Amino acid sequence: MGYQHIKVPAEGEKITVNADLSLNVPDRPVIPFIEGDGIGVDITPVMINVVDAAVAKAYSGKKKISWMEIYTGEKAAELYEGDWFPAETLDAIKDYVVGIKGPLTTPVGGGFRSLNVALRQELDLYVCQRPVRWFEGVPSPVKEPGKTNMVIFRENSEDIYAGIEWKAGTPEADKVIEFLQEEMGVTKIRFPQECGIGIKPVSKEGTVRLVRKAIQYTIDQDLPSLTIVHKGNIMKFTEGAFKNWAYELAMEEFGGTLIDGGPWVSIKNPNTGKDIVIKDVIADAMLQQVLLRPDEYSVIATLNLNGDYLSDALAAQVGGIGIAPGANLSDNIALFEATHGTAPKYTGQDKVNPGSLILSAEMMLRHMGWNEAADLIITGMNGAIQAKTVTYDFERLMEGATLLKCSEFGDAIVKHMA
Ligand SMILES: NC(=O)C1=CN([C@@H]2O[C@H](COP(=O)(O)OP(=O)(O)OC[C@H]3O[C@@H](n4cnc5c(N)ncnc54)[C@H](OP(=O)(O)O)[C@@H]3O)[C@@H](O)[C@H]2O)C=CC1
Ligand SMILES: O=C(O)CCC(=O)C(=O)O
Ligand SMILES: [Mg+2]
Repeated sequence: MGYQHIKVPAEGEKITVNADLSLNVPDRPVIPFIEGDGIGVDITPVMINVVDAAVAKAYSGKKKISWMEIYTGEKAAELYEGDWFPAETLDAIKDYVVGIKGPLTTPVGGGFRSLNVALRQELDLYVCQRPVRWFEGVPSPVKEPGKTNMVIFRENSEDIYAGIEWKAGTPEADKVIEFLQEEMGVTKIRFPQECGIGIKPVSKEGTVRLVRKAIQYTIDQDLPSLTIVHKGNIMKFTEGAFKNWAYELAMEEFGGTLIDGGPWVSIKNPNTGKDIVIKDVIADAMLQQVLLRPDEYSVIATLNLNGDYLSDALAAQVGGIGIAPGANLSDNIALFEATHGTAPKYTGQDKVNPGSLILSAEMMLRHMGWNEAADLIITGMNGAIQAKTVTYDFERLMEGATLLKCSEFGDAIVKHMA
């Protein structure tokens, strides 16, 4: 396929997806990447260096990634004459099926809508998978950070996060308010004049496909529990329905049985015969539970906005969003990205922690079946942290640490891959 600005590498082949959704990964796969806005310019080249070093070391030159830059955000707007979200970027991700992206800026309270969310919506990347684990030696505000080991499955396509909303005082907002009051009998809009309105869609289909992935992951990784996190006491037909549909799925598709009359459900892991508990916790209570009793939680399935909040809160428990990775997944496309944003005040300073994007790439390597290279990244990360050679975010909380730049931390990871 001919692209306008994307340069396809001279060497390399596409990763393809089989009918059973497994991947065919050639030894020289082409991987598209978006550098990202803000600190993307700092962390993305470091991620590429670390991944290349891990792959070279693991496979002695037999395997190698051909990186292909694609564009969204500020760099796209420059290159494509004001187009922040070029169609050929979506085409490339669909075509090459595995990619990685840096963070993209979203203006607050006006301007364009999130490009990150737009990518998830356009590609129907309905799972946002964010593992939260502690690396020994990382400074943390909690006493026993090693007890936090969870994987968030955040619904990535629905909820208030989809951005269906109208600005206060516009004819559109007034029309929706009028419809609600006159045709739906709504009397509870406290101040209907100059009132912004947002819509929160949560469907059975959207819930079931996300929760199915989360339960399957719990089974495959032989984990003890899955917790449905929701605010269903207040938002009964969206968050409450999410909880009910999740339990129904566990009963109907995974042979669940009620524990003590319900609502908790027990399912058998077909691979190990062990019991898996499916439970639910209301979202506000969950924020204190994960802090006070983290070892009681392993996999979390939740809606889009809850998952956003929980991701950053849990990341802080294990040392901050400098090492919080993630993946956006559909059934056949995977786009990896860090949990954090563009941290604009640090742009171009070679200062921030590249760990989140490097660990996102580590998830990508496992997704490709390149586990040996992924393992080397974990070894290197552990080594660099234990040697106390770290970026500012860890250094400011560690005693006796050596402050490294973003790129130097990447070099330290490579050095410790032995
Ligand atoms: N997926 C994406 O692309 C996302 C994009 N965004 C967008 O990013 C922009 C900025 O958002 P903002 O709310 O400032 O959140 P950010 O996540 O960008 O940054 C908040 C703070 O987190 C810390 N931080 C973030 N990244 C790193 C890192 N790599 N290493 C060390 N510390 C880090 C810094 O803390 P400190 O000040 O303590 O050093 C930083 O000031 C917004 O436009 C937002 O919409 C936000 C989240 C996700
Ligand atoms: O898209 C954005 O700007 C923010 C997204 C975000 O915070 C997230 O997905 O975790
Ligand atoms: Mg977020």
